[in-house]
Amino acid sequence: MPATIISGTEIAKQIRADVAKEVAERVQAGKPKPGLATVLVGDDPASHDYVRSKQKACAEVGINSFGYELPASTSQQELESLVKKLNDDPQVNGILVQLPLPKGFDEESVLSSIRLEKDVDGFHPINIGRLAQKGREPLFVPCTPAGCMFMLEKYLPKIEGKNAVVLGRSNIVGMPVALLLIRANATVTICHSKSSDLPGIIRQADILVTAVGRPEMVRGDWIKPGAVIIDVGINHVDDPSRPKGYRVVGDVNFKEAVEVAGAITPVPGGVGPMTIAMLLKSTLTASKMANG
Ligand SMILES: Nc1nc2c(c(=O)[nH]1)N[C@@H](CN(C=O)c1ccc(C(=O)N[C@@H](CCC(=O)O)C(=O)O)cc1)CN2
Ligand SMILES: [Mg+2]
Repeated sequence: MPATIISGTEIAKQIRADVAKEVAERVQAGKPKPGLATVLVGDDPASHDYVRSKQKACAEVGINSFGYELPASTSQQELESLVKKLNDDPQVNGILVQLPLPKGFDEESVLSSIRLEKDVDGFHPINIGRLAQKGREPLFVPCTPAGCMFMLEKYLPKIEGKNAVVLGRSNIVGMPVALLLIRANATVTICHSKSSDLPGIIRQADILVTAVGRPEMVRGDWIKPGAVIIDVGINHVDDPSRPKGYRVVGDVNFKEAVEVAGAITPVPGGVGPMTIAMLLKSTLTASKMANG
């Protein structure tokens, strides 16, 4: 039987509706609208698209967004001064610095300059550090990993005791998702492009999260029958038959995997929409922390 398709688009729609309802109720009760500042440096077209999508999503749920676009020639000091100004602005509950920053910026220093209570992206070193420590709680969790867990928990209520394999070790996805799986009491293996015998490791996975950025790398015969697959990869593959000249595929060969897995997220329409939904949820949380 083919796998259940876990639709991020549908789950995200429900989260967005819940956020919109809660924002409307709070405004009705006299609370201020939540506010998100988006900071975009340089002219990377994909980053511009993502920030535009975030601003549109904010507008749809009643969150104010304040957009800041800076040229790639901006200095580190200018960027951090902007963040500090936003830290002190009571209308801004969340600050999002779109990543990656252009070459030459000290990303860690910029992320460290965000006030912890406004770090809705969850990338502040203290939030990440708390995520990695038993008994400590981060104020916010990075949006893509949070979205992965939300989808996983919806499909698989008991993660405890399962073998989870994370393919990829990036700061944005692989590492934090592995930490979240450990917190959910899974037995976690992190592997990556340099690991030997990837198929052998992945065949042990009851839960597989892929975030390696290699189009359709994971083949159907690498997958344990019945496994739950969360595919974070967003890869563009040349395809002259498509209007844009390319199609978007994940890190997993979907056609093959769908015949073996128990459940799988599609690409597009899986983890991507969840990233933005979780950002809206975190911005609402930040507003509640600031305004009661
Ligand atoms: N500050 C941050 N920077 C980045 C993050 C992040 O969470 N915070 N994540 C990614 C980019 N990203 C959001 O910023 C993002 C990526 C993809 C999608 C999405 O919905 N993708 C679609 C497919 C898009 C396509 O056709 O190319 C999907 O998966 O359906 C949303 C947000 C890096 N930077
Ligand atoms: Mg993503």
